Amino acid sequence: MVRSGRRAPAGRPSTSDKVVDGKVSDDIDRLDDQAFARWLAGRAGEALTALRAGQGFADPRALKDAGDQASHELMLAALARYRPTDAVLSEEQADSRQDFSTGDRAARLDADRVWIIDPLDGTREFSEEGRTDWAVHVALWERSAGPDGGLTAGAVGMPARTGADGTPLILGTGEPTPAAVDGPLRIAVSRSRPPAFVPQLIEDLGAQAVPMGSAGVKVCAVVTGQADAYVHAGGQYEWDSAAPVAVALGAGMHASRIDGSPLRYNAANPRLPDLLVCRPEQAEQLLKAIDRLL
Ligand SMILES: Nc1ncnc2c1ncn2[C@@H]1O[C@H](COP(=O)(O)O)[C@@H](OP(=O)(O)O)[C@H]1O
Ligand SMILES: [Mg+2]
Repeated sequence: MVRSGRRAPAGRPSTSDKVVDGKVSDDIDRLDDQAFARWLAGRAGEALTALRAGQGFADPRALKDAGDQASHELMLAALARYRPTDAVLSEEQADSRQDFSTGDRAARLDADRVWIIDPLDGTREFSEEGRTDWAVHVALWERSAGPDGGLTAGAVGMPARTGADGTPLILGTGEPTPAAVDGPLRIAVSRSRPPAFVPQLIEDLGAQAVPMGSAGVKVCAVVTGQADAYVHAGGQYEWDSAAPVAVALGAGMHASRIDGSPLRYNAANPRLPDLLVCRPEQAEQLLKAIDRLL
């Protein structure tokens, strides 16, 4: 179960508190970790939406790079300001993909609290006009959450999609478990790099593939009941799945490696190349079917 380690202190901000983008900065400082994750995903999402509108889609490469950079910088500045003693693992850091198993040691490996962020997931889709399958990921890993630590907060923002209240959609760790849907199993897969075994898996299970961009969007499709499972293999990093997995676990979903072993975060090597997120009642069937194909 996902839990939050930092609680919001009581009290109201004074009128002299600095106002940051419509929110009083002291208010933000008082948010608990889960509310802060949601706030940060929202702020980064607003910046990305504005960038997309302002820059346009004529040069997709430039738009991808600008999106990655703008969101990363916004999030790092906010984390430095509001969570100054915590470590950060972001896709856009220079050494983000470095394996620290031997030799150098990253500061995050000795930290008790690490924010694992993907400033722009589904970068390819972000650069394609009209597509809404891209996301912002914010997760918190805490050492105290288990023998290998664990995820204690998470938010996945989908800035180009709107919720029931008309505002950009952000899923957190308190989403309800969706009702089961009759019919063939709907398996969300990467639209550009699906695992090689997926066509056979689909055939073996009489399932349907639902291709879409962004790991966060695919996990959220499971959490909201638009898909029954998300299967990935062949490459990914901790930031691609940390926040989505926190959201999925909070909604009572199954989340593991495709061999059924646990997903571990803040590891020396940030590669986390495969995962299965699904409705819990489908986990055994899916793990067995995948195992037969590996
Ligand atoms: N084989 C692979 N190796 C490394 N990263 C991969 C990968 N397949 C997917 N990913 C990453 O997982 C995220 C979701 O991918 P997809 O949309 O194809 O499902 C993307 O993150 P980014 O957009 O943050 O780079 C993508 O880069
Ligand atoms: Mg990503």
